[in-house]
Parts: sequence; C-alpha cells; structure tokens
Amino acid sequence: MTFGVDNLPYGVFSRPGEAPRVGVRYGDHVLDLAPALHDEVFAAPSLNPFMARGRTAWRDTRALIQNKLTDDTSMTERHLIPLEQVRLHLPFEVADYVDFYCSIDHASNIGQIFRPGTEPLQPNWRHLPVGYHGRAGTVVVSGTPVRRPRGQLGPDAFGPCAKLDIEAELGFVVGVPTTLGSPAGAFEEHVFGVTLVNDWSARDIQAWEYVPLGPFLGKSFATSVSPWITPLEALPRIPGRAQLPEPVGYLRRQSDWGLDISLEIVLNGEVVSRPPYSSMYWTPDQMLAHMTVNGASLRTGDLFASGTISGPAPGERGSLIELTWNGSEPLKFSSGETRSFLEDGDTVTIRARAGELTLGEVSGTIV
Ligand SMILES: O=C(O)/C=C/C(=O)CC(=O)CC(=O)O
Ligand SMILES: [Ca+2]
Ligand SMILES: [Mg+2]
Repeated sequence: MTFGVDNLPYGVFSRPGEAPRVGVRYGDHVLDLAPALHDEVFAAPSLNPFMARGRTAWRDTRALIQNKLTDDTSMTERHLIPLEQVRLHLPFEVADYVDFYCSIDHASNIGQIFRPGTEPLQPNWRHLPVGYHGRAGTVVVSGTPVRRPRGQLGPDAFGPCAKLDIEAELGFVVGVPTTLGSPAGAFEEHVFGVTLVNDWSARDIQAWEYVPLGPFLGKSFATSVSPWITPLEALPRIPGRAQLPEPVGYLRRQSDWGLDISLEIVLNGEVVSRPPYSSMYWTPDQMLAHMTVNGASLRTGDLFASGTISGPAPGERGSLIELTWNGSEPLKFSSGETRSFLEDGDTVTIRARAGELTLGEVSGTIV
C-alpha cells in the first residue's frame, strides 16, 4: 500500500459543512483521529496542540495508530473517510518561517547567474548555513492558486513579474518550543516532521530589491506546503555529506541527519527535474542549531526550509532559473512548447519519495 502503516503522515481535513480536524493518511483514506483515539487534541483545526506534546507522545500515538490499523480493523473502519470526500487544509498554524540556502550546487549555480565573474560561493557559505526570515502569514496549502506578483523590476520599471520561478525544498516543522535565551536541544526533541515546500520566487523583483538585506517581496507573496506532514520517525536517515572546513563547535553533527529523499518537479504534467536531497551540504540538525545559537526561541509551528534542492547534474536542479540558466536555455516539452519562467495557467507539482515511502505532494497553479 502506498500510504501504509510505515508512513502515516498527519494532516487537517474536513467534509463539506464540518469543522477541520486532524487526521492521518492511510492508503486512499483519512483516519479521523479524535473519535478513533478518543483524544480531543485531534479535534483542533491544526496540528499545533498535538505537536506541542513532544516526542514521547508522537511516538506513542504513532504506535497506537499502527496497532489499531492492523489489529482493530472493525473499529478503525468506522473512522476511515475516503480522500475524495475531504478537503485538505493548511496542516499547522505557521509561527515563524525561515528559509535556508543549504545546497552547495544551488548556491554555486545562483552565484554564477547573479554574480557572473566572481567567486560563486560567498566567503561565509561553508562556515554557516545561510538563511533569512520569510513571511509566515503567506504560507499556503498545496492547491491554493498563486497570483503572479507585481512590483519594481528595476529603476524605472513596475509591473507583473516576468521571471516567476519555483524553488523545490524540504520544510521542517517544529513541535516543541524553547524559551528565549536558551539554544535548542537535540533536533529530534523539537522537530515533528517534514513537508514539501515550493518557495515561489519572482526573480526580477528579487534581483533588484535584495541588496544588501536579502529576499523581501520577491519571495513573500506565497510559499506552498504539502497538506501531509511526514513524521520524522518514518524517514530513513543517512550520514550527511563531508564538510570542509570542519564547522565550528555548535554546528558539529551529533548524529546522522542526512535524508535520502528523491524529489521530482512536474511542470504541466512533465517531469522537468529530479533533485536529490542527499546532495545537500548542511543538514537540518545544523540548521536548527544555527537558528537558535543566539538564544532566539522556537515556537510550536515554526517552519524552516532547506533552501532550493539542487544536485550536481543539470537534470537535478531545483529551480527554473537554474534549469534554463536564467532563460537562456528554455525547457522543451513534448507538445513543442517551451518555458523559461512560469506563464499564467502553468501548474507545478513537487513530489518525493524516501526509499519505499511516498511524501505528500505540493502543487500550485499560476493565475
Ligand atoms: O545567492 C543569491 O543571490 C540568491 C539566492 C536565492 O535566491 C536562494 C534562496 O532564496 C534560498 C534557497 O532557496 O536556497
Ligand atoms: Ca528558497
Ligand atoms: Mg516564499
């Protein structure tokens, strides 16, 4: 089964006229958790109250659901709702949103495109996971239409973005908060699970506005996430890749948090790229350590994303600006159409697998 008992991602769903509540995906059904487990925490319209309970509760709940689905089938069948009957909502209330820049291949490509003739990686890049704070309020669930942004495109140019792009990323969702002034503990004590992210980017707005403070309006108009949060516990882990120079103390890895996740980017029904998460330079435990080393606190519902996932091969790039080399090498489709950047009506879907496990997909159409 595609979404079997080894997977069990969490989401928020409703049927027409019903209040949104928490469920778990099982095959082509959603298990309605509040009545199935007799626990009102799942009657909430977001995962936040459950995520705040912490790792022991996450583990116990997962084991309980697995037992009920395998042993207690008559009981659970009453609470399994076919997916086609439900609407899926934003699964958690997004507290803060941070976006990193952890792919060495993406950073090298973007450096060459935006700063030709200079060293593509900035001097800090191998010493810390570079990131910026994004806009939590414009994180939307998969399926939400994305309106082409307008803005300043240069000194005397204002209008609709002409270089609308995607960024295929993995997002990490925080369950357990910290208090202001104390750095976070172990990664697995705080992070509940992962979601696929499309960090829509207006390259022309970005290129003009972002010096020297970083991305602002070029990325704040919409960020899409998948409706299903895959629990960390379900994901196979691998060692992170070698890092040179060795990172400073607080960034040294304590355990393996590399993830062997294979992504696919689908544009109007055709696969245009296959980015491998295993090629990321900085691992998510390092992102969390960096984000909190100054004493900044975490809140339940914080989302931090990996940054665009690009592998070393041309067919593994996680954005159109890289895949088309800033529009100079347009993509060709079987219909004969070509694309440099997104046009109105285009639909982009990012999907992923971790070994045998399927992750929920994130999709959006430009309007
Ligand atoms: O290096 C630059 O000038 C620009 C970088 C990006 O646009 C990438 C970004 O926002 C972070 C990421 O997704 O990797
Ligand atoms: Ca990004
Ligand atoms: Mg964004």
